[in-house]
Amino acid sequence: MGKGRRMKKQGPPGPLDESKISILKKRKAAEADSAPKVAAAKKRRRADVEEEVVAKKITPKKNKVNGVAASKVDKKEVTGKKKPVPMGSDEEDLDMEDDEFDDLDGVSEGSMDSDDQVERLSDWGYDDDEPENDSVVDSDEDDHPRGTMFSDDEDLSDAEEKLTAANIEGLSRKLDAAKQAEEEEAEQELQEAALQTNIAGDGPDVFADQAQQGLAPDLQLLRQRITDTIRILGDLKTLGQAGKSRAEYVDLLLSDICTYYGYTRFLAEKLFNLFTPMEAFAFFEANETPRPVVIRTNTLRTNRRSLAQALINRGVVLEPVGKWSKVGLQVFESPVPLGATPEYLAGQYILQAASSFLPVMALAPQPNERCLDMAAAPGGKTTYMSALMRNTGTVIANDASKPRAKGLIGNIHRLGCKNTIVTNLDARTAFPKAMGGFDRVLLDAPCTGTGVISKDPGVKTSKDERDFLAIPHMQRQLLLAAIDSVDHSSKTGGYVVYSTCSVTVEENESVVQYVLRKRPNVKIVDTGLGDFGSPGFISYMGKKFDAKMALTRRYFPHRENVDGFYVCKLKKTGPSPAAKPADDATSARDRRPARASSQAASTDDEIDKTPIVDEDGVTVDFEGGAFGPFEETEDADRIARAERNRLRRKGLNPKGVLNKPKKTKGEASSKPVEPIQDQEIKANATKKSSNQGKGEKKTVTKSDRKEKKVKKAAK
Ligand SMILES: C[S@@+](CC[C@H](N)C(=O)[O-])C[C@H]1O[C@@H](n2cnc3c(N)ncnc32)[C@H](O)[C@@H]1O
Repeated sequence: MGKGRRMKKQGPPGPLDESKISILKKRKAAEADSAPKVAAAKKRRRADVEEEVVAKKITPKKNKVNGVAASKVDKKEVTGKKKPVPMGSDEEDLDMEDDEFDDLDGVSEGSMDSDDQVERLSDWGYDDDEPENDSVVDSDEDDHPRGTMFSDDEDLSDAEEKLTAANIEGLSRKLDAAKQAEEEEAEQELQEAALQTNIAGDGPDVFADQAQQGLAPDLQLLRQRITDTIRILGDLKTLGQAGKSRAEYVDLLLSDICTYYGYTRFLAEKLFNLFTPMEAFAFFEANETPRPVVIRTNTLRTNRRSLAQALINRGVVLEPVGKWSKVGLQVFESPVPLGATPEYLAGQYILQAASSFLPVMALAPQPNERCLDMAAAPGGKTTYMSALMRNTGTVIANDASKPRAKGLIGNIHRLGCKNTIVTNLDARTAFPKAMGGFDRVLLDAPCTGTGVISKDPGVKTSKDERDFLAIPHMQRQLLLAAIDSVDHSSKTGGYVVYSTCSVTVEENESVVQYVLRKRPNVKIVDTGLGDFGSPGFISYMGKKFDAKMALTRRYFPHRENVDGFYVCKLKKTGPSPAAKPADDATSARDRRPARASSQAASTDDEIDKTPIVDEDGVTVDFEGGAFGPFEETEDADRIARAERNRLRRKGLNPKGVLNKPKKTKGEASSKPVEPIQDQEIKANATKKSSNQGKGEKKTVTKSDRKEKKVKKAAK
């Protein structure tokens, strides 16, 4: 079985509408025949007879076979003239060769009329005069329907037509390449199916293959055995060998996955457990190919239509990222480095992974609000927030890493965000102490990066059990601080969005579940991202989560063809109570917004005494309950426990190991993991951390290394 087309079909955002492209290709051919007529046609609502004839000639494709055949015909009609040049950028690896974003299985089956042929630009949502934030609202407020994103009434000038035609050529090449790849894949699937038929009825002896394998694995055989084992696991009764258990097959499959894709056993198992074996295979496969290159239009400087035209003029082949975004453009080919075009330098766009748009769309910051981006560098999301707020209100963009904060400042300047202030604080302890009372807070948390393995394959081997203890620990701290920094009585907001570019449950649902327990004054609300993505887990490996966890969204490379991502939106329903003076490091108090703080006469005045009620309106009694600041000891105990279990699993005696002079048991529990900040720096220095991977290229600077040395010396 090759990379399953079924998996590939699972819903990439905004697939190309093949029928429209084919029609445009046909139309281009028709244009060649009747150029004068076309040149005369300036309005897009043309319905002249000739066009209708062209439209009728083009029968919409009903199935793949037809699609492929038609594509071949099209290829003859529109021959690619320019050789695609690989793109380059200073922000992102822009290797486009194995772009998977062009799954065209969602071909329109409806018949196309002539209007369809001339509405290309408006179908692309190029009518961006309407500000994007008109369509970004809080989804738990029922009376805010999302605005119309795409205009039907647009003129298409000759110049635009030419530009579009040039772009269409590129898109056609892309389409044809995709078709060819699909054909090859189908062929491979057929061959594999034939192989499987030969052995059907009596499952393949995958264990015998294993014995035969020498030191250097034959990758072809290995892949075959992976697919065989997956098939056997799908019908163990019929295909399984006598005396072999499911566990043995899973064990073999995991070893093969580790060898074939290069993961540590620990991580392979963690990721494998998220899916069925078949889907896990699709996930591992998707991690081997880059996601599509996407740029976000900076609406503070331009609109998507103008930007698209400017880039098409430079020979860039692009297309809107999907109907879910009004500002994203997917780039297929570019003869120029996307990080060095005049438009880029003028701040008209930023290279940003599609999934990176989602947390900001869920946050839906409104003009004139006061928002916090807790972990902001390099600023893809901050600058989007600023744009949605139309440069009004205030965005506090914080990052604990100084070198990264510098990059953040660079992006803020380039994109012309004037409502943004950069701070360089450890958000776990600085907020809400330094500043609080925000209308909205985004916590795009540092994470292990298991969602961006295609960008950072180092994750496959660099993340171990300790990371999956330390990083969620930090995420819990950060999320509590985020909640405590929000003004629950904000007239327009009171929201926190938590996101990671990781797909593990420990960093996502488990973190949210933890804060729900610690902060009964928040509830999960709908992200407003619609059906795009999959619901969060409500249970996992025997662990039950809040039923509303299904409102959180998960994104996977193999399902949506975006980086793996998690988005959760929380609404603060009541104030966080005042912290005891000693707790001020992680103060659990709603601080009044700075604009009102001068009026706060005393600390006591700052404490909001409004009773906290649950969903049924019943006052929640926190006496002796879990409510309060982050409990370092409790979390340390949890980590120490996990560490002991880890050692036991390795066959080591935790007492012996943890009682060694250099690392006493006491130390293990009070300081169970490397300080997070150090981990961040380590991650930066080794280039293996994933948390920065979402669209912006990571660089290890001299000052990174210097900072690391200073930290070490301080330790
Ligand atoms: C996933 S990245 C943020 C990406 C950013 N939101 C964007 O879209 O461009 C996580 C960031 O968290 C920062 N970070 C790590 N620990 C932190 C802490 N304790 N307080 C604040 N920021 C922290 C890292 O320096 C890193 O830049």
